[in-house]
Amino acid sequence: MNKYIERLYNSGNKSRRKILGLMSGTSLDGLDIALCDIQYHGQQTLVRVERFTTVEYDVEFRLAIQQVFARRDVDLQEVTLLNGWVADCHAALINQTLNKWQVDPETIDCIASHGQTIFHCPKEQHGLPDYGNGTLQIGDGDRLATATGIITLSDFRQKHIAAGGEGAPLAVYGDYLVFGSETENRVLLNIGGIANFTWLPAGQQATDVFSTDIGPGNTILDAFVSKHFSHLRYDKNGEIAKRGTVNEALLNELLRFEFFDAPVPKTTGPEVFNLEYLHQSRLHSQTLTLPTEDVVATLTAFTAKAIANGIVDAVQTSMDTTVYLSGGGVHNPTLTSAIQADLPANFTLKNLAELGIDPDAKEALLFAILANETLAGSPCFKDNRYGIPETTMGKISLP
Ligand SMILES: Nc1ncnc2c1ncn2[C@@H]1O[C@H](COP(=O)(O)OP(=O)(O)OP(=O)(O)O)[C@@H](O)[C@H]1O
Ligand SMILES: CC(=O)N[C@H]1[C@@H]2OC[C@@H](O2)[C@@H](O)[C@@H]1O[C@H](C)C(=O)O
Repeated sequence: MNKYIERLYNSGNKSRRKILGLMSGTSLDGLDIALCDIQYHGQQTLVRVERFTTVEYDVEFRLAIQQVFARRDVDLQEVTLLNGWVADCHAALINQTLNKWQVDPETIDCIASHGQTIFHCPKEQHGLPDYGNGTLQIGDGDRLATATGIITLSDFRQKHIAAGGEGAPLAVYGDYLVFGSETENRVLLNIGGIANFTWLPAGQQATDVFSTDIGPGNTILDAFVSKHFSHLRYDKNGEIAKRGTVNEALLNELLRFEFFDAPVPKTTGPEVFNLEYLHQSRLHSQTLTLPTEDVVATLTAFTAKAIANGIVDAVQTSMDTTVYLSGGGVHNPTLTSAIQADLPANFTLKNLAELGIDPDAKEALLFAILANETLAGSPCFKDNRYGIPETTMGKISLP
């Protein structure tokens, strides 16, 4: 038997695995690397993030991805080359990190790699009758496996689409297994480039659980701030927004978009929420001359309102509910205070750290959990009201 097939088989049979979860999100800020110790599978799953880091991308990496990111007019040769190059870069970052942590690659059962989304187009968005849902993540799994010597699971979103989903959000699969509670109604809110949440009503009825994108997180804010404040990539600690004044006309225009009224679950990305979206909204609200600080304040208020409205409209509960916050947005107090203020009194905002998980590590942990289910688990979400595909995900690459 091929020694890696044997290793895979043994990994699947063990009650405890070490999985290296990787996430590179829509913010293009860096590669999140989480070394996870995962015991059992399914609803018995117990996780511990043993080590976590975000290795910041250098300017060269970010610029290379930006050439093709969320764009329809790309050079196909560039996409083809980036598919392998991104994996090579990620492999180098993994090898450096394991070396720094003094972790022997032999002790790791597998890598679970999200790759880099470069385009996401659910059917609702592209509207082409002959095509279904589409999404593209680059960072080839074979290159990662070969360069690290570790079995690699990658390209998780294609199987979700094959099984009837939009390829996102996948958060529900991890949130349901790890963060559900018998007694507390929970919303797991992640604010990265795009914001999404999972609804976990107390008692863990798999039929009632769902996960959906809401709209922007930081994506428009980041793009606007880096364009107008050349030394910044984002509004650090929400300081610019705090100095500005929210413009109600622009805020209302930004919120007037059919995506916000569409039923859940739904997905979106920077293909829709980008500087052009902001420009059109400013044009229609006659706010093209607004001072930059007021635009940042208004974008922050927009993100907060879209998140609060998105949760309240979809969850429809008057019961006490705790919203556990993760993702980079957790570091922006202007944004988090606005979300709390926009939510009704029965919703309380808390940091995911209160459940023992680093809020920045959550998405990398998610991919480790998905890989764990593929190796050892079985699909859940039978008869789910929101049509969550009952499937496991990830392509397997041997070194
Ligand atoms: N100190 C801070 N102050 C304000 N914003 C911050 C701070 N730190 C991080 N952020 C925001 O968080 C973003 C990164 O978030 P995160 O890493 O969760 O996104 P992502 O995983 O790339 O996105 P997604 O989950 O949508 O794919 C940054 O681009 C920035 O907007
Ligand atoms: C296509 C894609 O990469 N989507 C990401 C993105 O970032 C946040 C949001 O949009 C979410 O739908 C998804 O990632 C998380 C990890 C998910 O699938 O749950």
